[in-house]
Parts: sequence; structure tokens; C-alpha cells
Amino acid sequence: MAVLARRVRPDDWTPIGVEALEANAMKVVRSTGNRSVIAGPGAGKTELLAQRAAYLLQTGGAPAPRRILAISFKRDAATNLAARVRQRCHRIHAGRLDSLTFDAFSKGLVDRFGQALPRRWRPRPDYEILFPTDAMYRSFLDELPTPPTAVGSRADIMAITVKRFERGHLLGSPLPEGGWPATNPEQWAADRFWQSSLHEGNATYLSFPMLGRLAELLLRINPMARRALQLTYSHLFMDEFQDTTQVQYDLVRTIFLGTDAVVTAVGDNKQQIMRWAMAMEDPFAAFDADFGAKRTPLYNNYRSSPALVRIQHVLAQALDAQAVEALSKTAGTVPGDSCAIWDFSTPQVEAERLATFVAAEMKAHNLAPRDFVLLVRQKAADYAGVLEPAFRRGGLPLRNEAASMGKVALQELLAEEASTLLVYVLRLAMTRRAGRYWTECQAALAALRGISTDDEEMQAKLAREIDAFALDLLRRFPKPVATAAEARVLVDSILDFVGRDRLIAVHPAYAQGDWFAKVTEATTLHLQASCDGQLAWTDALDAYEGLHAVPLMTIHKSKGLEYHSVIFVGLDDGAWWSFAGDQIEATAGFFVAFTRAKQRVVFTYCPRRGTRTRIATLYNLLNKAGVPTISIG
Ligand SMILES: Nc1ncnc2c1ncn2[C@@H]1O[C@H](COP(=O)(O)OP(=O)(O)OP(=O)(O)O)[C@@H](O)[C@H]1O
Repeated sequence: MAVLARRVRPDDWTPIGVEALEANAMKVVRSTGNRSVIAGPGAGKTELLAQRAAYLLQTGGAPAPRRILAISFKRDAATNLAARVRQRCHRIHAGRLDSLTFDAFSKGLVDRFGQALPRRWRPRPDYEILFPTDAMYRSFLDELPTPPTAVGSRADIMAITVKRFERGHLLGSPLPEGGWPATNPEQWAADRFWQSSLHEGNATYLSFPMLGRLAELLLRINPMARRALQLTYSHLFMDEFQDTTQVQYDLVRTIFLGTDAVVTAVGDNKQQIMRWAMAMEDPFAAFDADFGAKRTPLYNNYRSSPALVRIQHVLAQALDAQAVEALSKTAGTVPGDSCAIWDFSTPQVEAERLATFVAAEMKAHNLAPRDFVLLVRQKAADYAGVLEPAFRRGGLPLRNEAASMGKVALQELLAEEASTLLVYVLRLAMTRRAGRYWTECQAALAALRGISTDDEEMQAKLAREIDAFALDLLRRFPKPVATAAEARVLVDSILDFVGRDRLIAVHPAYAQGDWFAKVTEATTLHLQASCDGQLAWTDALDAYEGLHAVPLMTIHKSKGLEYHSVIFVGLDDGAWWSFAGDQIEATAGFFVAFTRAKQRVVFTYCPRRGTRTRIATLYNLLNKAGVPTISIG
């Protein structure tokens, strides 16, 4: 892979790491105007952003010292894009991409500029993150005093529904600098919520959407801060744009609308599964209208076999009658049905058969455990309780990625910077062939220490320090840790070396409340558990990352990921109890699950878990696509 530090002429630039891009993707990569890319699953939308970053950084399209800002929804998506760009670009170039989540971006802004907000909107500097629930909003509304007569009555307040309160009033529109005129009960109650969260408790408590609203306000009223961002970023990328909330969109609009920044938004409306979390009805339409973006479709599917793409199209049409069938660019490699519904008599039989099936498929197609995923709609722990023992008996560990380590979900922990760094450092120090980890450690530590990519002297000094630390670590911990105390000492040593203060300074989430303590605790617990019974560090670290375990996760967590085979456990009314409530979102969830597969999708059904009448629509779609139902045992 060409990783050049020198400038490449735009005409000479070719995609890196893939053979070719389809014509429209290439147009977007090279484009100098705002673009919205709506394309189906596996079309290479994330890949397109990575290629565009490489193009802009290598050709000078994003001229130094200006930077590219990439905003994603999930931390792993943000890390994934940054890693793809690092693989494709020289570190001098890759260092000019900031890949962040929306939450981290908003929070960073409030942390940097929040104290300049007018008093009524100013959080205390040591504010805490609030994760509000419907019950919490309800009790807040129930406990409000009677509003002023001119505003309304107590009965008016009691009549406010939680959803309307949160979406329509608390977060529904940009914050007015001088506060809302108290003209109606909802707005009065929303203002009470803001003021009590900001000023009236022991601490300031703010949810991430509230931080987004504050960030938008502070940039709207502070032209210097806005200008600083506009000067910093020449380009903005937004992935999974279909799930953008109004809060996020307003923030982006306030910063970038009418500036010279070029915005690229990619997504797939059929994969919109965050409407419950306030995703906009049609963010692409708003973006095209406001930013004058040119809409560019993509037609290929690089992930899934032709047989799966054909079935995907039937599902896609249920979500969008205009959907165009994608062109599969991947050959089918499994014989027989690429998709089937398997009926089982009991969950125990199901678990045994699935374990045998995965083991046999691994052998037949030379696959690894992580080429498979077991997806469930919710309550992963309940399914894991039956599946895990059966897989263990079959010699295959199964790992519930939704399970918690201390107070952090495993999947979340593995995307945490502190945990990732620990793995990089340990792989570098304790294992052979750690070249890749050298690069990752050096890049991560240089970023934490603020060493610029072209400061050769400081980079060399850092390399020597890493080297000495790694040698010392191996001398002190030649074997995987055996006790909780040892795990703690090891984690502490690495954090001391990395620098807790630096981590906290660069990752704002760590500065808030006790999140850093929770992540450190979870890292220590998980390290100790992963070392249990292992003789070599490689095995312990493989266990930490779950490299040899079949993952089990919910559909929501599978977004953006891909597997050779997807086994969806429990296609029944029990798991999809809310199907009738929001049929479109549920079907979109089903579509997301289906489209994670490259070669095979298996749905399982067991009458003990529920009937299949309420979700007959999903079964009808599969029937329409010719998916057979097979009675397994
Ligand atoms: N031009 C290309 N040539 C070959 N492979 C590609 C190309 N573009 C993407 N891929 C591969 O296809 C797969 C899907 O790409 P990517 O994850 O970027 O798709 P996506 O459109 O973001 O998918 P989704 O919306 O389903 O998450 C990845 O394995 C990626 O490496």
C-alpha cells in the first residue's frame, strides 16, 4: 500500500487498498462541493470517506494546516475511520484527520468555551453527564410547582407527555440566548428543567443532547469560537447521516453553513434505527436544501454475495419502494441456501445445533470464530445463558459482547481509548511480531503528548521511551497476571506511563464524573479474567479482544459491522414485542441485521419463545424472497 509523505498530483491519485471505486464514489472523493451520498448496505460509504480523506490529505485538497473533521455516532465507527486513514496515509497526513463522535465533539466545545456562555446557560465546569430516563422526566414534571397563572395550570403540566416534553420543548429547538418567554406550560417546564439541571442541584447535570444544544448556542453567540473552528476545518465528513438528530444537525449548521468548509454526508435511510433516540425524519433532505448538496447514489455492494443482495432487495423495497437493486461485487462461496429459517423444538436443541453448525462451517470454509455473529433483538444475557454452555461443550467460546465488566459493557470497553491503549502497549511489550502495535502506540502517545507528526527529534525520543518501557514491562510481567492485585499494578503502570492527565485532557469524557475510574476498573477486571488460566500473553490478549470467541450481540450494536455468517436467534413475537408500535423502525432493524452478512444468514425460531403472528410481515418478506423454512429438530 502506497503510504507517501510527499504531495500527490490530483490527476495521479488512485484509490489505496482497494482495486477501484465505482464512478460515482470517485466523483465524491474528488469533489470540491457539498455532497450527500445515500447508498445501501455494503456500498462502501465508510470506505469512501476513508478514500476521500486520503485524497484530500495527499493531494493538498485539504491544505495544511487545515484539518478534516469526521463525525460519527459511535466510538468504534470513529476509531475505525481513523484507523483506515492511518493505514492509507503517511502519519503526517493522517494526523490531520480528527475523527470524533458527535457526543465527544459537543462536549469538547462546552468544555473549551462553555464558561463564556451567558449566566443562565452556563454549566459549572465540573458538570456531570446525565442519562435521563422517561421515569426521571415524568417525576420531574410531576414534582413541578404550579406554573404562573398566565402560563397555565397544574393540569396543563400533568398533561405533558414525556416524549413531547423532551423532543419538542427541552431539546426541540436552538436555545434562545435570553431564555424562552414563558408563554406556554411546556416551554415553562422545559426552562425549569434546564435551570434546575444547570444551577439548582449539587452539581450541574447535562445529557449529551443538552451538551449539543449548549455547544450550538455558544458557537452561535461567540463569533470568535465559531471562526476558530471554521479556520481549523476545511472539510467535514458525517457517517451514518440517516441517524442525525435535530440537535446535531443544528450544531453543524451553525458552524459550517455559509462557510468554505466542504461537507460530505453519507448514510442509508433504510438503516435508520435511531428514531427512538430522536433521529430526524429526513436529514438528507434538510442537508441538501440548506447546504446545496448534490445527491450522489452508489450502486455496488462490496460486502454480500449475489444471492444475499437479491434477498436484501426484497427487504429494501419494504422500506423504500424506489430502492434500486445493488450490484454485488462479491462471489458467493457457500453451497445451498444462503438464507434459511430454522425451526427448533427447544432453545437447548437450538443451542447444540448452532454450536455444531458453526464449528463445522469454520472447518469447511477455513473461518475464524469472529467470522460469525449471533444476533438477538434484545436481552442478550438471556440467550447467552443457554447458548454459551452449548458452544463451550462444542469447544467454541461464545462471548456476550453486551455483558458488563464492572459498570461498562464489554463492547463499549473495547472501543475505549484507555482499553485500546492498554492492548497496544501489552501487545508491543509482550508479544512477537508486534510491528503494527509499534505504529499504533507511537501514533497514540504522540497525539496524547502533543508531538507533531513532523517533529522528528521528539518522535525519536518518544520511540526510545516506548522501547525502554516495553522492555521493563516484559521483565516485570513475563507471564499473564495471576491475581487482581497484579492486574491492578500492571494497569496502573501502563496508565502512569501513558499519563492519566494526558488521557483525561485529550478525551473529555474521562474528565467527567467517575467515567475514567469505571473504565479503568473494567479494564482491570477484564484483563484479569482474560489472563485466567493462560500461560502466554498472546493468548491472554487474544482473550481480552475476544479473537477466538463467537460474538453475541444485539442488532443495534452490529451496525456498521460485517461477518461471513449472521445467525439471528429468535425471530418471534416475543423478541419483537414492540413490532406493531413502530413497524418501519423494526423492519429497518431487521434489514440492518440481515445486511451484516457477506455469505449466509440463518434465522432461528423456537415456539417456546413466542408465536410468529405479530411479525408475520417479516416472515412474509422472507417468503416473498424465497427463503425456505426448515425443521431442524
Ligand atoms: N471499492 C471497494 N472495493 C472493494 N471493497 C470495498 C470497496 N469499498 C468497500 N469495500 C469493502 O466492502 C465492505 C463494506 O464497506 P463499508 O463498510 O465501507 O460499507 P458501508 O456502505 O459503510 O456499509 P453499511 O452501511 O452496511 O455499514 C468492507 O469490507 C469494505 O472494505
